[in-house]
Amino acid sequence: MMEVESSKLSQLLGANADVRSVSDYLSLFQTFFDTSLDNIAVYGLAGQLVYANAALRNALNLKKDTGADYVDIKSQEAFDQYYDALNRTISSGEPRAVLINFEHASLSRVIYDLVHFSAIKNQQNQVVGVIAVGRDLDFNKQQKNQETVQREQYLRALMDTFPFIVWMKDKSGRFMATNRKFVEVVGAKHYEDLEGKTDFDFFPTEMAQGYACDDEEILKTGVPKSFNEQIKKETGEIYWAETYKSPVQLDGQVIGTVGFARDISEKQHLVSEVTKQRNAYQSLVQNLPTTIIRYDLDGKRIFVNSRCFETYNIEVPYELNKTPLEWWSPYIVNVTGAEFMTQLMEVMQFNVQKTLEIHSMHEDKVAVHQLRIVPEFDEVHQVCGALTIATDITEVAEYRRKIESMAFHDQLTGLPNRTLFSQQLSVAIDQAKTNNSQFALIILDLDQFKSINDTMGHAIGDKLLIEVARRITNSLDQHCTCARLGGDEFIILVESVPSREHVEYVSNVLLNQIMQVYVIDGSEYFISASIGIAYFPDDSEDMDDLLKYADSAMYHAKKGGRNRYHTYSPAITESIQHRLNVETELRRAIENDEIYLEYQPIVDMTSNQVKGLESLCRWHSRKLGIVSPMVFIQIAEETGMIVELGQWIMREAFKAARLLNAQLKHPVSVSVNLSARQFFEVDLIHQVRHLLKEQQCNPAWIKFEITESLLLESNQSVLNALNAFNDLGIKVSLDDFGTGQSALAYLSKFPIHQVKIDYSFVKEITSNPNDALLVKAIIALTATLNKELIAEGVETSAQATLLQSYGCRYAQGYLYSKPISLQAVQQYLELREA
Ligand SMILES: Nc1nc2c(ncn2[C@@H]2O[C@H](COP(=O)(O)OP(=O)(O)OP(=O)(O)O)[C@@H](O)[C@H]2O)c(=O)[nH]1
Repeated sequence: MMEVESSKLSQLLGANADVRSVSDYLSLFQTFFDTSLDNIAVYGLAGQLVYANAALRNALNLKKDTGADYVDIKSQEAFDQYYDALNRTISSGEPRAVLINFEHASLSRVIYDLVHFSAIKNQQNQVVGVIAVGRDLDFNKQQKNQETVQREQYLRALMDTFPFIVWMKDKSGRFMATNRKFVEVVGAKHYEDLEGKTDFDFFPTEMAQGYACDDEEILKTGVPKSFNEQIKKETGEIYWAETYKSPVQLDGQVIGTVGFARDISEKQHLVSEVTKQRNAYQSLVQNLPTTIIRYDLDGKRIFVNSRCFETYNIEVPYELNKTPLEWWSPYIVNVTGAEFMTQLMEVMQFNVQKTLEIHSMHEDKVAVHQLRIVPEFDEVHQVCGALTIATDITEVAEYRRKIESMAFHDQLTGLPNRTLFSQQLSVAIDQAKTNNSQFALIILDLDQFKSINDTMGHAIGDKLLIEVARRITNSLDQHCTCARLGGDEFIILVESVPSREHVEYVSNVLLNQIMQVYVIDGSEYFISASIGIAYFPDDSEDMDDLLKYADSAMYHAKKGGRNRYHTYSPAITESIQHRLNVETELRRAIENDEIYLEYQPIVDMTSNQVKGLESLCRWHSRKLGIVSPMVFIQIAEETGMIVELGQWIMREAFKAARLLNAQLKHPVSVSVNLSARQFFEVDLIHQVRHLLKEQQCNPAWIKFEITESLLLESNQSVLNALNAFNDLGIKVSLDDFGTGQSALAYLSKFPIHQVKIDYSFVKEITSNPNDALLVKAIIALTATLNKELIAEGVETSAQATLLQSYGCRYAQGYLYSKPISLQAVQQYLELREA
């Protein structure tokens, strides 16, 4: 066929062509034509197909021997188009290009060819044929399609491996494209299932509505948007997604929206966990009853919990990013910002912890906080700041203050107590030494306060003490400090003493104030005080000595009659020293056999007969000589030695009573003085019984003398003892009658047989009509009560006569006999008996 066609072609190319060169050309053209991808056909002037290249033959499936002379065009329209163009080129010689839609019967596809018809002209420029070059556009497209498909596949692979869900929607919200993840999320099978559908087809209405709103907004604004939102999976699972949505443009036109969403549930979970933890931590930190402030390395506050504002009653907010130097709470009164800054920096510099006490004052209220400053560390354990944690210890501090106050103050009067006063006194001594000044120490002790307590009760006593404290404090100026030493004893430090007269003036003011009437619970009371004064440095520079000296002076004031002041002098120390010596010697007096008894006869004035004897204790000290009973009995009373002494006296007196009465026809009684202490400090009844037995003494020979003060106690044990004596047959005599309250009620209430009129009344009986009247009245009264009466201290016969005339039968005194020894008594009685 090649030869046939090439001969036809050579015919077309001209008869006079050089054969050799023509054949060369033909070979060249044939090679070119047959390797061309374009379909090439050559037509003669009659429109007959002269030549078809390999591509065309292949396209039209032309067999070599079919002899087809036209292009097999199925569609009439295309056929007409083709041949019209061919014929026009033949007739005009003008080239022409036509796009023709071939639908070849043997091919399953439609072929679009762009066919170029060009005239073949000879040397004379005459058209001899037409060459038609058709380019299979469909082939090109196919090739292009292949590339596009591949590119699409790449894109899809890219989209599907993207860890996001991806979608593209048109302006009305219809899905145009999605990735596999999106398909999965909505539970579809294929991409195609989503085409033309909207969010409303896959998501709950509310959610879809939200998505639509977002899309609308993006389309409207043209601005991309990214946010976190919730997406519901087809499985019902709702998860958090981080979404990015943007408008999509094509050829400068917004055609819809595109979106990417990433599942951030895990991240969100983590974030919400962290948030939860942070909230919990914050709630803890904010609600802790402690104030927390965090500082950076420069000392700037970087965190302050809300407690800081409540505490310290602070309205001014703590200023963040400022150091304590730059801002410091105006309410903190005990630490300055600079001081605190120093502490803070030390904590961070030396990696130590510190504890401070912060006092803040607001509206007269002081809040106390215990503040700990601790360093804070970073991940590599370097100090990166500091934390202060303050706990409110106001209540604790208040308790501490109260405890301290209790330790240093008297609870009843609120005055400083001995401990605090000692400190104040010590300071005063130091200052006075430095300033070369003097001060006075005043000790004030209430007189007979015990009797107030005893008669009016402790509660009244307390109220009185409170009032006394108030009066003392009010009487003093700012240079004086007052304290209660205990009991009814107060002490006053008078500093800046211009003169002793000033101190004496102060003492008189105090005595005067204390003497004023006290109205307590509607009743009136009177009391006085005794004051002792000692001076620094004149009397001593030593605190203990000063206290001792003021006390000694006060004791002297008491001894001097009370309700007065006494200034210390060395003579007082001497007398005290003497008393101390007496006391020391007295302790050994019994065992040293220095104590003995004397007996003073009690006489029946009518017959001059000795009716009884009063035993009187005497002491002849080897060291001190004769010591007056007035002195040593009082010391024995004060020191409690009277109990031992009293027992010794009883034993001696009982022995004497036995000895005397053993030989007498008319028995005499021996009186023994009993001290109140014996009633209270020993089992007196038992002791008496024991001694009576021991000394084989008849109780009828014994009389006990007691004083009114014992009866004042109104004590049941006293009554029991007196009743017991009565039961034993021991008579009781009331001594010193007239000197105390002389309440006749005692005489009927207690088993008392005898009353002794005190010698002080008897002494003046002949010269003082009042005393005479008094004695007369007492005698009459005791007679009425059927009590025996003895007049003490009868020294003259005039007194004796008068007493007798009043009806007094018994007397005791120098008129009859001084106290004498047992031996002398024995002789005296023997004489009488004889
Ligand atoms: N009501 C009351 N009495 C107290 C208190 N403390 C001590 N007393 C009593 O105060 C009295 C002190 O008595 P003293 O100072 O020893 O003796 P006084 O009766 O005052 O006699 P003189 O001091 O010698 O004048 C005692 O009876 C104590 O029991 C107290 O707090 N309240």
